Amino acid sequence: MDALITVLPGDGIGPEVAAAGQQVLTAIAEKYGHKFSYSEQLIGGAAIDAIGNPLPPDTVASCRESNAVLLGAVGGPKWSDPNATVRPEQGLLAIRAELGVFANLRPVQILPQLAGASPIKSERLRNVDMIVVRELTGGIYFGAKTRDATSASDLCVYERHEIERIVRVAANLARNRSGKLCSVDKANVLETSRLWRDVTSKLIATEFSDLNVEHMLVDAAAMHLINRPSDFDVVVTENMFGDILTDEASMLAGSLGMLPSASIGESECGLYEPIHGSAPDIAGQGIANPCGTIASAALLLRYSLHLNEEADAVEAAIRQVIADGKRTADIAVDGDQVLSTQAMTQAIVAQLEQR
Ligand SMILES: NC(=O)C1=CN([C@@H]2O[C@H](COP(=O)(O)OP(=O)(O)OC[C@H]3O[C@@H](n4cnc5c(N)ncnc54)[C@H](O)[C@@H]3O)[C@@H](O)[C@H]2O)C=CC1
Ligand SMILES: CC(C)CC(=O)C(=O)O
Ligand SMILES: [Mg+2]
Repeated sequence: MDALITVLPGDGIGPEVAAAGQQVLTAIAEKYGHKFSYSEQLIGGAAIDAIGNPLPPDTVASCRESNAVLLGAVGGPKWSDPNATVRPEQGLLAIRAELGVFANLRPVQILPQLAGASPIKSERLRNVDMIVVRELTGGIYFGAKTRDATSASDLCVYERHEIERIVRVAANLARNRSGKLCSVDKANVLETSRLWRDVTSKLIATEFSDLNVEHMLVDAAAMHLINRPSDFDVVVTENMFGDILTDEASMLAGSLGMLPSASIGESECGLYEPIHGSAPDIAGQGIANPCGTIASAALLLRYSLHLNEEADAVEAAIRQVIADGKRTADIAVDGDQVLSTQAMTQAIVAQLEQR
């Protein structure tokens, strides 16, 4: 098939991991006879430096014309002055809103060979396989903000329809998995969470009464995720809770660098990015773990291009390379040979070519 993919490298390690994802997509195109074209565009701090806007109109136009978007990460200390009027992260939030990708799917799977890289006891990691469905275009990240010298506020708003559509995505996923859904909120304190719980309960009762649904408060969820992670299957939650809980959940997998995400909505054009940020502490050293981005490229193949065999091949190649003992620094334990971002990517490409 022919596909146009917009690549948004962004900042810090963003360009390093986005290049890895693109390299794997190119290897897939060659192997399976597809024609993928790429349009590389500015976002985040790089776009602020170039034109003073974290989401240039050309970037939006390119994304809109594309079949899918692959993003690295944005942000960094250069643009993090609390008094800055324009910030890289605004570009990321804006492209999510522009594309209407309200559902951020964050699968958390554990490769058994990486159990030693996790700070959690290995026996607790057995049978962990969950997917967090994070609402992505509403809530406190998008609410009105104010600040003066002595006070500041961030408004958290959720509309009934925003809750219904994200819970519907999660419930449909749960139906095709174990039938278990956990909705995470803070309904003991927040009105938005009380609406969330009410809307969720009614939707489940009317459309998904076959599912086994549990409501959990976010503070307890943060604890249970570590204590009994294998009890979770599909988790649905609002924007900020999903952001925080998935960074926590990445420690089950051994590293923040391992987890991918797919952001989807009404249009076919999804946005695919690792769950991590721009990692300024390791940027430019060639040591970032590309697996989360490469696994995001697999999700791009599956959800936006409907190339399931190709997506499975990428995921299998990642698993095989890890099984062969290849590690980037973040997932290496004593005695492991440590590969650079580029060498790890090359190993995954070589694995794909052999299959
Ligand atoms: N989607 C995005 O573009 C996101 C951007 N950010 C931005 O990134 C910047 C840095 O934020 P941090 O809080 O430091 O979070 P971060 O996710 O960039 O890094 C947290 C820690 O994880 C490590 N890490 C992250 N990705 C890794 C990888 N692929 N391989 C190996 N190690 C990895 C980093 O080295 C760091 O020690 C901030 O400006 C923040 O706003 C943060 C999260 C998401
Ligand atoms: C940088 C933020 C806008 C969001 C974030 O941390 C994320 O989406 O993981
Ligand atoms: Mg985050």
